[in-house]
Amino acid sequence: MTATRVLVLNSGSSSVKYQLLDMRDSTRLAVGLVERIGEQGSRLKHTPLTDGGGTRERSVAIADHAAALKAVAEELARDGLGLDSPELAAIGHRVVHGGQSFTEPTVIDDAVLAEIERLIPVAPLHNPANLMGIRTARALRPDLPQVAVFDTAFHTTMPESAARYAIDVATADAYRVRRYGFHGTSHAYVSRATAALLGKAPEEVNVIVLHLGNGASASAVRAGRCVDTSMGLTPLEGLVMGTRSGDIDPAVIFHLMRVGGMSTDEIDTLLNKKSGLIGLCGDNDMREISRRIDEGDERAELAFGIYIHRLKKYIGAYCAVLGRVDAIAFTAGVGENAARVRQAALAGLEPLGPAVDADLNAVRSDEARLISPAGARVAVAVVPTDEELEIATQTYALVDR
Ligand SMILES: Nc1ncnc2c1ncn2[C@@H]1O[C@H](COP(=O)(O)OP(=O)(O)O)[C@@H](O)[C@H]1O
Ligand SMILES: CC(=O)OP(=O)(O)O
Ligand SMILES: [Mg+2]
Repeated sequence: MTATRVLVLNSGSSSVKYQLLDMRDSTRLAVGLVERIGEQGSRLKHTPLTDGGGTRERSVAIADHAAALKAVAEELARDGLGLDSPELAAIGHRVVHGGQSFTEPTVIDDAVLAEIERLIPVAPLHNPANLMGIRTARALRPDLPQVAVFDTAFHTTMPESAARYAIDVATADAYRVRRYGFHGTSHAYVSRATAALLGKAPEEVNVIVLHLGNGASASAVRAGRCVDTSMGLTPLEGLVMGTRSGDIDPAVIFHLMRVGGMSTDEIDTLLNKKSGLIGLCGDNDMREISRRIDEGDERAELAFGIYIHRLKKYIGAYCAVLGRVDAIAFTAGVGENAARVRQAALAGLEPLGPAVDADLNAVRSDEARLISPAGARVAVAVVPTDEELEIATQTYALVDR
C-alpha cells in the first residue's frame, strides 16, 4: 500500500487546528480544533469526514500542545484513522518563524529543530507551540517524515528596501533585526487563488492580500512574489489586530518604561495581548463589535474606526508600492465573513480603482468570489484561505518520491 495521507498541524499560541488529508485527490478525511490549551475550559472538536460521522465535541483538560496532539491522535484512532496507520505518509507542521534560514518547506531533523528553537525570542507566542507539536508527533511516529512549512517563507522575496528597518546596519545584522513577515502560507495560497479567479496565471497579476483573522496582515504581491508585508521582526507590526496594537511609535515603549514604570514583559503583554480591538473596546471578535455598533456603542465604533483607518493606509501604501494593482483579496475569519469591514476598508478609494458592489458584498459563501462590479479597474475578491491544504500539498511534494 502506498502511503498517501498527510496530517497537518496548525498550532497557534493557544489552539491547534488539524486536518487529515488524502493527497491522491486532496480530500479531507478528518478536521478538528483544540482550543484554550493551557487555560480553563479547554475543549476538542473533531469531525470525521469518512463516513459522514458527526462532529464530536468534548471538554477535556489539555495542559499544553503535547497533550493536545495526544488527544487528537486518540480521536483519529476512534475513526480508524490513527497515527499508526501505514497510509500516513508524513506530518506537516505550520511553523511561524523561520527567520532567514528557511525559504522552503523543510524535512525536520535535529538541526532544523534547533534552529526553530533559536528563533523563539522573535516568536514567543508561536514557535514554542510549534516545537511541542513537532516533538510530540516525532515521539508518536519516529519513522515518519515531519515537514515544517514556515509562515515567513513566502516573504523572503521582499527586497531589502522593504525588509530592512532604517536603523544602524551593524546593530540590525548582529541581532538579525529585519522584517520577516508572517501568514505567508495564506498570502501565497490566496494570491494564487485570486489570480485563478481572474482567469490569469500568478505571474500575470499584482495582488494586495488582506489576511484579517485574530492576527492580521497585508501583503503586496507582484507577479506571484511578495514585495512587501505589514508584519515585521515579529507578528506585532502592522495592522490593528484582535489583541495586538500593530504599528505604534517605538517611543511609546520608552515612555511607558520611564514615565509609567512598566517592565519589558509588562509592555510586551500590553502590546501583544491587551491592545488592538480588545484593548480599545473590550472585545476582539468582529461579530461582537459589529453587534455593538448596531446598538450604537461608541467604544465599539471607535475601535472599528481605528481598525479601518489602519487597513486603509496599508491598502493605499500597497497601491503605491505595486503601481498597477489587479486585485485586492480579503481572507481569514474577518476578511471572509465581515462584509462591513470590506465595505468600510474600501469606501472612498474608488479614485484608486477598487470598488465594492453592495449586493455582491452581502452574499455569504464559502467560495472564492468577486465583490466588485463588472468592469472595476481593480477587482475586489473574497478568497477563503486554506493554510492546511497548502501545508499538506507542500509536505506531500517533499515526501512523495
Ligand atoms: N461571521 C463573522 N463575522 C465577522 N467576523 C467573524 C465572523 N466569523 C469569524 N470572525 C472573526 O474571525 C476571527 C478569527 O479568524 P481566524 O482567521 O480563524 O483567526 P486565527 O487563525 O488568527 O485564530 C474571529 O476573532 C472573529 O473576529
Ligand atoms: C503569525 C500570526 O499572527 O499568526 P496567528 O494569526 O495565527 O496568531
Ligand atoms: Mg490564523
